[in-house]
Amino acid sequence: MSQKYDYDLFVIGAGSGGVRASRVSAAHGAKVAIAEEHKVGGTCVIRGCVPKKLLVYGAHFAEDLQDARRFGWEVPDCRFDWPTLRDNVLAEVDRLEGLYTENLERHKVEIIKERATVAGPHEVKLSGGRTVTAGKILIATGATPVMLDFPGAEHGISSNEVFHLDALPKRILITGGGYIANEFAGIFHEFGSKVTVVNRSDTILRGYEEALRDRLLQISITKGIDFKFNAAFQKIEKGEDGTLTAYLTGCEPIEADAILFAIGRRPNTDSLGLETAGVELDKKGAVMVDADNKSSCDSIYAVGDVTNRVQLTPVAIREGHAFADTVFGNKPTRVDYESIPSAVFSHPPVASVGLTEGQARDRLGTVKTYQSDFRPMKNVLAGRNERALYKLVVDGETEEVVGIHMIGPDAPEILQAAAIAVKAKLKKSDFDAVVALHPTMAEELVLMR
Ligand SMILES: Cc1cc2nc3c(=O)[nH]c(=O)nc-3n(C[C@H](O)[C@H](O)[C@H](O)COP(=O)(O)OP(=O)(O)OC[C@H]3O[C@@H](n4cnc5c(N)ncnc54)[C@H](O)[C@@H]3O)c2cc1C
Ligand SMILES: NC(=O)c1ccc[n+]([C@@H]2O[C@H](COP(=O)([O-])OP(=O)(O)OC[C@H]3O[C@@H](n4cnc5c(N)ncnc54)[C@H](O)[C@@H]3O)[C@@H](O)[C@H]2O)c1
Repeated sequence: MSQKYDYDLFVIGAGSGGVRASRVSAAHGAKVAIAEEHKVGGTCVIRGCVPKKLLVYGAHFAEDLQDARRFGWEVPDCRFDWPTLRDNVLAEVDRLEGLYTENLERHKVEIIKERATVAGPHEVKLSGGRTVTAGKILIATGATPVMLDFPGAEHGISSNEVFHLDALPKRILITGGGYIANEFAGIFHEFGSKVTVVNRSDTILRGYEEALRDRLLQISITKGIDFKFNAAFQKIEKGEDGTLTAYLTGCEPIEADAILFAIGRRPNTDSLGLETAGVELDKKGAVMVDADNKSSCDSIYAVGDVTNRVQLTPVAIREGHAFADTVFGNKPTRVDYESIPSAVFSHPPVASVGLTEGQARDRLGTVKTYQSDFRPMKNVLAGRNERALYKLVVDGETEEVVGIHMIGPDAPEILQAAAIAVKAKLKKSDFDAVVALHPTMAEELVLMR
């Protein structure tokens, strides 16, 4: 494209957003380089969605093996071996890193395995010492775990380290009440660790439908996960045998072998040199962008977690793709942020799309809700006293289904398909018109009256 710069596009960060943006921009004919300071693939592939989901699968065997006996299988006493799962998961992550690398190379994207910082509107400085120029720079540096600051906080780990633990902690204390806290509480509990979740408020999974949050909490407590609410850290002490003792407001000290902080992720913009190009950041350090992902500097764009819009992989990917199509493909494209489905891979999982009942009541004239509270057939035979809950939120005037909220086995798998109906603005009568597929759990979606 242009001869004026070393590259048409320089992408900083080879995660979900950066990889998609560079690959599609290159396919549109741009000369592209991408810098990565850690591993190609970014958070999702290396230390997020993918290894997390593999641990969720691994964890679920605990219940499956137990339930199998009720289904006639003679299951010997089983022992879980953390190093085996950990190493298999890490090997799979390495394989995926290789695939991502090959994919970029196939699209003629130059991969630079160095830290990169902005040195001006068209200049990027590499940690190896080189400075290169580009017509456009894309910031796709993602986010980093927030850590707390109090005496002994350095003994805590984040989700970055949790995939690499030498040994399975017998007791783990998890701080936070969001996605990561609830997912890892489920994972470690199933592996046999004693799990305590410490939350500064009395609410878990803020933003999700209240009925689902209550159900997850009740099931988690019944399983044996301990919750300490309205508790804040004062200090952590490390004993000679490695035991960590957490001192918290409002409860007795808690001993643990590992303490995981899962209290949110902040945009990765520290020391990124963005001030050299006049790129404006918001109060949380996120790059402020317009609907076309452009920052306050005309030649610098940003996508994904670093913009702190919706911290989910499919959103970062869409933003990266829209950027590439708009800037290099002559095909202006914007991401539609309405009705983005999301899931928490807890035990059991939670999945949701559209408005909660509360949000609908704030925004719409009248609201109708439909609920199915049932014990999945498999749980009944297994003697597992765990109920699923599905809820439809419907606009009382138009009859449109504006929200679907589910907790129960395979809820994320079912919700992905159901989200199409919400996106397509289908009405409750459209759900009613569909004949049930029996016997399934998903049939409850078309049987609510
Ligand atoms: C434990 C965990 C589980 C998650 N599970 C899910 C899930 O189930 N579903 C889901 O949708 N989302 C999940 N997420 C969120 C998801 O991982 C992120 O939303 C997504 O990865 C964001 O993509 P990104 O491209 O913005 O950034 P990232 O994927 O974080 O990529 C940014 C990359 O930039 C690199 N980098 C940063 N600064 C520089 C620099 N100066 N120079 C060079 N390289 C740099 C980083 O090393 C990183 O590789 C999870 C996150 C975590 C932490
Ligand atoms: N299944 C998924 O899609 C998935 C899974 C994991 C992570 N993620 C993404 O990664 C992001 C980060 O996950 P997360 O679980 O760390 O964040 P989160 O935003 O989901 O939850 C943060 C929790 O920490 C609490 N908190 C915040 N500041 C605190 C403080 N100073 N002291 C004590 N508690 C505090 C909050 O009240 C909240 O309960 C998520 O927002 C999500 O977008 C997605």
